[in-house]
Amino acid sequence: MAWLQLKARIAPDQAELLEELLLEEGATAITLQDAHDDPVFEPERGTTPLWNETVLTGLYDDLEGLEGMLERLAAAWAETLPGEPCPEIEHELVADRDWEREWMDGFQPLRMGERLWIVPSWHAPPQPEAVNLHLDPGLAFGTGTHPTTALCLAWLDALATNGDLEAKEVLDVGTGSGILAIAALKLGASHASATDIDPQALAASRDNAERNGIDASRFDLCYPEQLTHARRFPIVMANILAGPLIELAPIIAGHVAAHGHLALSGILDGQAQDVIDAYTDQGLIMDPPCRREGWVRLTGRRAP
Ligand SMILES: C[S@@+](CC[C@H](N)C(=O)[O-])C[C@H]1O[C@@H](n2cnc3c(N)ncnc32)[C@H](O)[C@@H]1O
Repeated sequence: MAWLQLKARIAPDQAELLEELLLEEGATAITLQDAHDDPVFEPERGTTPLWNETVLTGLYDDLEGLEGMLERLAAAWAETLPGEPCPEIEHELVADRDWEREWMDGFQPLRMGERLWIVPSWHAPPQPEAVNLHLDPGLAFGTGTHPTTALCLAWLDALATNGDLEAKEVLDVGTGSGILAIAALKLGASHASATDIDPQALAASRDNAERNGIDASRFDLCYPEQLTHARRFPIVMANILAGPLIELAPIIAGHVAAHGHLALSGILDGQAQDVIDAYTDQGLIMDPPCRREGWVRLTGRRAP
């Protein structure tokens, strides 16, 4: 089966209107993408990420009605936003594809550090004797392909190699798919506590823990407000954006036990110093940043 695809480049604040109009014309699916793969992660500290131009795509199973559809779209646009030029709408016929299969093909096993592999749940591990983390991110963030996650996985692998993870309790703030907490458990940690504000992340983490044979008694998942502030952990990691990391510095730093290790990720290069300052103020001794593809991982320790 073929599909009629309509596509427009549009300012993000006009995308919602065009999306509505395309849906009114019977679109079966709508996709919004960053036109330049260049998101502005925090326009101001703590605000929602955005991008500068959106590519909006609508798919239709009716291949015949193109001309009438374009006329109606232009008329509805002019009526809603008089004087604002209607965006140019391109069209093409696209062959049917197995969209889910395409995404799965793009997520291949990844080696992280010395011993750890991230293996999509539908793949056989390339090195069965390695520490293999079987992962299906579902709708949650965290496949290991993003530099912010990869930086934390490399840190965990190095801690394990140095014997600093063995039989330790870890805390993972903003667990997403559970990837960091589960990696820590597979690399030798005794117990992981993980928090997320997103219920889908908590569900995906629970599924991934089961998939990896992690006994429920070794893995606690909860919303951040359910974690007792007074709990201390020898290993704490948080891969969330710089804004929340700074805002939550008293809480996150407060969870690091004496002699404990901390890793912070999700920080852009230019934001590193503000985050270092926030955690130094909380009594942590911070290391120089570790950088990858414009992202920074910060590590530190609490003095005895
Ligand atoms: C960038 S993802 C990281 C996922 C995973 N830990 C990784 O390293 O790939 C950030 C996660 O933090 C969660 N998050 C954002 N703000 C949070 C907060 N204040 N407390 C806990 N989780 C938060 C988001 O829902 C998201 O799942």
